[in-house]
Amino acid sequence: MGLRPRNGTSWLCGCERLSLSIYDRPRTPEHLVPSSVFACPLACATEPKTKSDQVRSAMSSAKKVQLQERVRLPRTAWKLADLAVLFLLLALLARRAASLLDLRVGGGGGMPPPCTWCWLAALVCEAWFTFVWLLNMNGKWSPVRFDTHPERLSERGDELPAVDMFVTTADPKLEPPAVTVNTVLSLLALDYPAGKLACYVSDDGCSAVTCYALREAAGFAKLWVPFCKKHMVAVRAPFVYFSGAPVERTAAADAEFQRDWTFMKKEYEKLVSRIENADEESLVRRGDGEFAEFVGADRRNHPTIIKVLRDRRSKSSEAAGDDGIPSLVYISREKSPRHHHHFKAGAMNVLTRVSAVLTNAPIMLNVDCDMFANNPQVALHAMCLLLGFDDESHCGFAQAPQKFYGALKDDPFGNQMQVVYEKFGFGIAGLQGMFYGGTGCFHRRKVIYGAPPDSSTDVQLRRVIGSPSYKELQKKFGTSKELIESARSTMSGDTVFAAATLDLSSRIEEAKEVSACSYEAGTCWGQEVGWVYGSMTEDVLTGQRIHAAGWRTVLLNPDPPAFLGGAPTGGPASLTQYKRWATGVLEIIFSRNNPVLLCISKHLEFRQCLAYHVIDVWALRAPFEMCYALLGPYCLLANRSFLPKVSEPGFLIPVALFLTYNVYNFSEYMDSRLSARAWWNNHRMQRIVSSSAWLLAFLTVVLKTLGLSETVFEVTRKEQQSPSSDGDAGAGDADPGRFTFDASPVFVPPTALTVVNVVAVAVGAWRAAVVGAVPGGPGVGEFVCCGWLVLCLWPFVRGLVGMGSYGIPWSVKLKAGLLVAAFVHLCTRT
Ligand SMILES: O=c1ccn([C@@H]2O[C@H](COP(=O)(O)OP(=O)(O)O[C@H]3O[C@H](CO)[C@@H](O)[C@H](O)[C@H]3O)[C@@H](O)[C@H]2O)c(=O)[nH]1
Ligand SMILES: [Mn+2]
Repeated sequence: MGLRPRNGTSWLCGCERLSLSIYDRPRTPEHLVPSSVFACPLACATEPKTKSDQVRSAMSSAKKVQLQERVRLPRTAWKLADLAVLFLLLALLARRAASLLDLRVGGGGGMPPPCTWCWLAALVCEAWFTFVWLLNMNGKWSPVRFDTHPERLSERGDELPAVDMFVTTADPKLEPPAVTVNTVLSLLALDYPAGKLACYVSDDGCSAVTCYALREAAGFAKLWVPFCKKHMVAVRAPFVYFSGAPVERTAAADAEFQRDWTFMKKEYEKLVSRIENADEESLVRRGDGEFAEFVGADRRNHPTIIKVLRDRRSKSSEAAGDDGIPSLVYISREKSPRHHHHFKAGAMNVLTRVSAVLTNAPIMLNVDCDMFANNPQVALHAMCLLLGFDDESHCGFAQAPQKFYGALKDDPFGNQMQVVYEKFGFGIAGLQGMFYGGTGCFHRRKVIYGAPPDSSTDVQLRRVIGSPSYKELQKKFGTSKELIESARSTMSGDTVFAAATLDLSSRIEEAKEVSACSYEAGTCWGQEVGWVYGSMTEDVLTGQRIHAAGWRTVLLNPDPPAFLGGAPTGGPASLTQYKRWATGVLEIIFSRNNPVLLCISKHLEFRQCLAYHVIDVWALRAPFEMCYALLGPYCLLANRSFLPKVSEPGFLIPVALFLTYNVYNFSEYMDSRLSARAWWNNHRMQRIVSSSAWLLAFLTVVLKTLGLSETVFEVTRKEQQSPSSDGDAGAGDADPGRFTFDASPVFVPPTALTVVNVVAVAVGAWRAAVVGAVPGGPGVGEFVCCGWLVLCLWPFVRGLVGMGSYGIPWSVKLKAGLLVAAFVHLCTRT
């Protein structure tokens, strides 16, 4: 693929309006001065250079201004606390092991032996908890932050690389097209030279409505993008922007701005109503045949549909002058029941190939359909990281943390993950680097193609052998000539300023060829090339492969946050998502891409490998945590004990551990400026998720490994939440933070666990009152365990008596009841 002759001006459109600190300023009319007075970070002033000059200047980075800084974050006090908890865990283990040995030799000083197998089970579980604690400690031990300085990009005089932006959507019902449209608009309006951006939307739902919505959005973008750039709009997803009043956004009434604002708001409302009123049937039957390809298309069985909704390269758009709006392409890849489509990973691979034959940008950004760009300068911040290291191997990709808009107050479903990112995210950023999170990530195309970093020995070896032959490339990338050519230039780093010579529409046939569902057969796609198949969490797996190739990666954390997405609310949606994640990561553990193997045989660093285990073992934690959670009720029902008595000196160890651990966790929430309520919600959700989603994920993967079932990607429902964070998202819901239920099997184990604990506390209390304490019987420890668990499972206690979606369905109660009966029978049999 050749390079387009540069015409200099077309890549600079709109960027003269960029200014970095503008969002912090009060929006008074004097701040709406012609923006050219602000320094442009995009090197607009530099004269166009020859191609080789540009390549050289982008590649050589010696003695250049620093675009990024890696800042170590001190955490001495936390490290001491880490060690304190570890010490207590080890003391608990030692004490337990000692008393078990004691029991064996002589019955522990005349006392009747407590339940030996309970103590043994407890020992195994506690050993596991210690292991998990060590994994976490490793992950959080040495955090770093990356500061980015996009205002310095202009000083460097480098050309910015082109970026292909990918959006995936899979179901117009669960993911309303208006949501996708907002995401796309926020991307089209990024502060970046429009000629270097192209947006590709993959629609696994094969929906004419989605296609229509995007076509309408492309039209709307012609108004929206200039408006955003003219008035330096801070958040460029229209639904967020128009949720506030214009007066709040300008300190003084600026007549022109007011006029523009009102006009744009009207236009946006019209757009939304067109999208919401569009229906599949009438669209496909339209006389002009624009959506004829969707006639009779079954989402599981249809040929590829590609529509170029906006083409910057077409003759007509060139003639019309540069309007600063990037290209937009709609793709619904071919599906057939005979070929596995590999869910999101499959969609990402098709996007990668289609964009390779169309625009072949060296950088690729991918976001989920509900994740809009919240910071219009995000691409510039990302470039600080991608171009800012002397050795590019330090930044294989730049991942922004998943943050949420319209998030419910105090995180009732424990899925906003703020503390996880602040503690663990920054922590792994200090190891080999941030995990790939599936959305909000800037990738290098060549890294996705499986290229190792330049410094690694593989490359030196390749240099000796010479560049790969056409045959080798064909084996890797498939038979498309265009794709092989573009991949060759990508791998050799030649496409810093990639641009196709022809307009996009003239390459549709090539694009269709590479999106066929049989294209990948016999190639490396889904293995060594592209997004990796074989796990529901294709993101973790793909990121792991990149780390295993020897790349380091960075955390992209600008202020304001780079992207915002939606977090599921309600019991069923949250637990389904947790179950999918836990299933996916366990699939990785059981596969040949297991991090331990990659650590031994490839370049995955040891501590990074341990860090991957923090999430990879989610589902494996379930059986241990369930066992431990059942020990308390077992002892109360069977009149046994698994913890030391108050009178014994060993009693202080679990007490100190319980207190220290909870104070530690609580302080983490305080440190992240969250509420006590948020801490409690997350604490209890941890118990709920572990006994429901993780446990079912564990069983699912066991069944899959035995060949008895398949794992399926269940798409999360997205609602257009109100962007205010006052906790009343999901209007219409009486109490959106309250736990809801459905008949799904995930609710059976926690329901049973709740009932078992309530019954155990009742039986234990009754026995203590009537019979009094018996030696070897339960003590304070067992009661506290059960009581605490009942508090954690309180949403289920309420669910037992709740009505409608707030109540646990009878089918679930019945199944849980059978489990409880079996357990009680087991406990009281002896
Ligand atoms: O067959 C499919 C299934 C899903 N998707 C898309 O994948 C994205 C993520 O799906 P979602 O239901 O929103 O899942 P989440 O759990 O919210 O996603 C998180 O977890 C996933 C891995 O489980 C990652 O892929 C995502 O990037 C990450 O945001 C969405 O854009 C979907 O449209 C497809 O394109 N095709
Ligand atoms: Mn999502």
